[in-house]
This record gives sequence, C-alpha cells and structure tokens, in this order.
Amino acid sequence: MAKVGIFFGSTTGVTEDIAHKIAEKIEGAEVFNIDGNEDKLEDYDVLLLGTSTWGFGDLQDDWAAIVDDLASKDFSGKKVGYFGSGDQGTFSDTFMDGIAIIDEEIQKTGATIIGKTSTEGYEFNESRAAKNKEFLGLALDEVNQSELTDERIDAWVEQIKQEF
Ligand SMILES: Cc1cc2nc3c(=O)[nH]c(=O)nc-3n(C[C@H](O)[C@H](O)[C@H](O)COP(=O)(O)O)c2cc1C
Repeated sequence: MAKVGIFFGSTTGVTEDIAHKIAEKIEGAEVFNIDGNEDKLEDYDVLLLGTSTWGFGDLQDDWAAIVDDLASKDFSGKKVGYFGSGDQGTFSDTFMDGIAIIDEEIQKTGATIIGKTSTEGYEFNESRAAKNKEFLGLALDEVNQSELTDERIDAWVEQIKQEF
C-alpha cells in the first residue's frame, strides 16, 4: 500500500484541522507540520501538501521558509496532491495562491500531480492556483463556505485514492 504523508503549514490552525480531517479518511496516513519536518517528505510515496495564503497572495510562513529547498529534491515516482484554505471573498484576486507557489517548485522535482478539482461553486476573480477552470488541488474556504468543507474533503479523498 502507498505510504501517505500529509504535510501542512498553518498560521491560525485552519489548515492544520483540515489536514487531520483528511488523515482520518486515509488509512495509515501520517500528519506533520512542515515546520521542522521537511526531511520527512522523502519517506512517503504520496505527499499531500496543505497551505493557506497570507498577505496578498503570499505563501504561509512555514512553507515560505522551506519552499526554495523543494526544487532540489528528486520526487520522481512520488504523487503529490495539494490542499489549501483561503478566503475567496476578501482576497478574491489572490484566492489560494499559496498552492501555486508550492507547485512551481514541486514541478521541478519530477513528481506526478494528483487531485485537481473544478472551480465550479466558488466566486473569486483570480487565483494563481486555478487554470482552465481547475484548481491545482482541493480549495477550501472556512470563511465563506465552511458548510461545504466536509463534502469537499470527502469527494477529494475519494478522487485521490483512485490516483494513488
Ligand atoms: C491578513 C490576511 C491575509 C490573507 N490573505 C489571503 C490571500 O491572499 N488569499 C487567500 O485565499 N486567503 C487569504 N487569507 C485567508 C486565510 O488564508 C484563511 O483564513 C486561512 O484559512 C488561514 O489558514 P491557517 O490558519 O491554516 O493559516 C488571509 C487572511 C488574513 C487574515
């Protein structure tokens, strides 16, 4: 069975809670704060990377501290999925941008990206994490659409399990 590692960066705990919810649905998955655990990324076949976005389109601080190191890693043979939390109302021009900043580096590692999702059902102007009506990963908005979070997680986990 594929070894699944879930790594989050979270400033106020929102993405951390989401990481644990995802872990509950994937047998054997292990959860880590990316802060201090960057070296553990190597140990898993499937990496689920979770971040929030701060400032205007800035990566969450703990990810920002290590994101430049990612490009030098060899993740060929690994599958990588992204999940993020953001606010599509107040930050409608930079919704979920953090995911895209991580993805730019992961693209250099040889990993296969899994878990893209439709942008249908969201209302935002711009997102670096959205292309051709698809997000690079799972987009969650606990500020404006918290009632949709559980069903979005369920659907995404079912989707990525098919892609492991
Ligand atoms: C000052 C500030 C800036 C933010 N900037 C963005 C942003 O640019 N894009 C976005 O999608 N969300 C933005 N957010 C929303 C947070 O990313 C969101 O609340 C997130 O769930 C926080 O997750 P965390 O506690 O795991 O860090 C911002 C929130 C605050 C308070």
